[in-house]
Amino acid sequence: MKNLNEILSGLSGLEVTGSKDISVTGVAFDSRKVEPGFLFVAVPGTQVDGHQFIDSAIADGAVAIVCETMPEKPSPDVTWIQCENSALTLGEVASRFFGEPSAQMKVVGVTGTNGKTTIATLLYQLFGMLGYKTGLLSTICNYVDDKKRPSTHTTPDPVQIHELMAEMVAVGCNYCFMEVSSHAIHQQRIAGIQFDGGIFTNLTHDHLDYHKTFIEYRNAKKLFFDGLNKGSFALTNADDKNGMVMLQNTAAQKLTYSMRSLADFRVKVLESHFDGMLLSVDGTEVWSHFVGNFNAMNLLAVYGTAVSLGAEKVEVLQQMSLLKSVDGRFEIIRSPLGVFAIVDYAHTPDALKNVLSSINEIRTRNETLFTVVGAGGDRDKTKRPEMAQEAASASDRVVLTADNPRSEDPEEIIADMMKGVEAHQRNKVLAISNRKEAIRTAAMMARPGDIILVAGKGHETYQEIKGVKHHFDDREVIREIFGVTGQN
Ligand SMILES: CC(=O)N[C@H]1[C@@H](OP(=O)(O)OP(=O)(O)OC[C@H]2O[C@@H](n3ccc(=O)[nH]c3=O)[C@H](O)[C@@H]2O)O[C@H](CO)[C@@H](O)[C@@H]1O[C@H](C)C(=O)N[C@@H](C)C(=O)N[C@H](CCC(=O)O)C(=O)O
Ligand SMILES: Nc1ncnc2c1ncn2[C@@H]1O[C@H](COP(=O)(O)OP(=O)(O)OP(=O)(O)O)[C@@H](O)[C@H]1O
Ligand SMILES: N[C@H](CCC[C@H](N)C(=O)O)C(=O)O
Ligand SMILES: [Mg+2]
Repeated sequence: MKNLNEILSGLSGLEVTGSKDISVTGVAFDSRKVEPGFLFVAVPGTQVDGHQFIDSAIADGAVAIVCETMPEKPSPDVTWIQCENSALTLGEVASRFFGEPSAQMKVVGVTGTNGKTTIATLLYQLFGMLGYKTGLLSTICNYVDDKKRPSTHTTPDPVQIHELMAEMVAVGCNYCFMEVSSHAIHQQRIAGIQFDGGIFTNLTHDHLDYHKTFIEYRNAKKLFFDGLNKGSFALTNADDKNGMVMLQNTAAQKLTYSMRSLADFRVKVLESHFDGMLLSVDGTEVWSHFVGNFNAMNLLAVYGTAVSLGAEKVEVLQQMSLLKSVDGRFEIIRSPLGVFAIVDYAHTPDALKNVLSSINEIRTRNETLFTVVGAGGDRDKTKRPEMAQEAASASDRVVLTADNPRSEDPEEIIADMMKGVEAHQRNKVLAISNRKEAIRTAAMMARPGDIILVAGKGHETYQEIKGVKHHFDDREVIREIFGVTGQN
């Protein structure tokens, strides 16, 4: 419970009608979650306008309303707070309501098309190993120290963010690492968070259903860095052509990491194997359990961030070889006959390209590389042919299948993907929309030593078909088909 005065003090651009000296018991931007004593924030959304639900929020007991437009006959029973941008105000009031938790920890956000979960999760692991209590907000799972909290989004909504951060502060967390999606930046979900640092991974094709153009997508990512304060740091990938663009207008300390050019933090891959890589990080040799140049860059971003936060270089390098792989990212399952399956969350053209080129660099080429992959429904359609093109160019055999079709017909998604397969590649591509059958078919064709990449769903334990989530786990399916149990 907080006094409305306390929640609003210091916030500018608000026009308040009614008493500020009232108690607020909670904050909601969804009228269905309003309880007596709540502050309701009416947000114009992508589907409907939250202003439509103000009456319903008042009927359910809201005592104060934040809105951009006042109703014609505002109820005199509640306090009205008119603002210019209610999504922004939502983040600010949520932060105030929960005691501004982000100001009481070091908070670092990770943005970019691929690598966010990997980097945020490894930072969470690393700072735990360095002896700190740490929080994590990520696609796979949220953590308050070692307590798991379910995750529904890559970046949660502002009420969840500040509530989880308040829990982190309450148990003594010193750090919070979080993924910052482009949707979240655009929708102001990160408003009210005081960041101590930001990391940019890379920018490639994804989410053009939402952002419409690549430039708009890039500008959304850049807004995160534009909003960082002096005193924080902005660590960017100097090897990505948009890396420096992110830093153009930031007040934060500018830092770079790179494999190819001069930068504040450098990495070289000295040896690559299926069970790990030998790296040179800032001139020191480190063994890591990860595979692929892209993971060398992820590890370098982790190192650069830890050092920028004040950790000792030597200590960080020592712990880096103990970092464990991230759920559903390059997870290897071997069959008793020696077929090698790799489950990976590559769901963009660039991720597929990277993971396939990493496999191709390591393998001997005597074996056959199969790729089983689909593309999500109700998401960016233009990435579908590109994903199939990447799979067909870098694999010996491809089985196109369903990912999460959501409301779409999986056969039509596969037909969209097929458009990216060139005529001379057609004979190596099969289409089997049932994902389990697709994996089984690849497994039946594979001989000992062959490699099957099963891409797109990684850690996911469901398949969403026509609005219903059915239990489905690529790793379980592979183990069942291989006749193996548990960790293999
Ligand atoms: C398209 C999109 O991103 N939508 C997000 C957005 O909802 P919205 O603003 O569009 O909601 P809306 O349905 O138009 O409703 C407008 C307002 O009316 C309110 N309302 C609505 C109905 C009602 O009865 N009462 C009521 O008050 C809603 O609570 C909302 O405040 O804001 C909500 C709260 O933050 C999100 O939960 C919701 O995520 C939807 C479910 C979603 O699927 N999002 C995905 C695409 C997403 O966010 N993905 C990113 C990126 C993933 C990646 O990079 O890989 C992520 O961060 O997860
Ligand atoms: N630095 C990177 N560059 C390119 N591809 C990467 C990189 N890191 C990971 N990948 C690929 O992208 C996949 C997804 O990685 P990860 O989950 O870390 O990304 P993400 O940015 O969190 O994705 P999402 O947008 O779904 O939250 C991995 O399984 C891998 O194939
Ligand atoms: N956060 C991403 C995840 C995609 C994962 C893939 N399995 C799919 O369902 O498309 C999205 O919502 O676009
Ligand atoms: Mg993620």
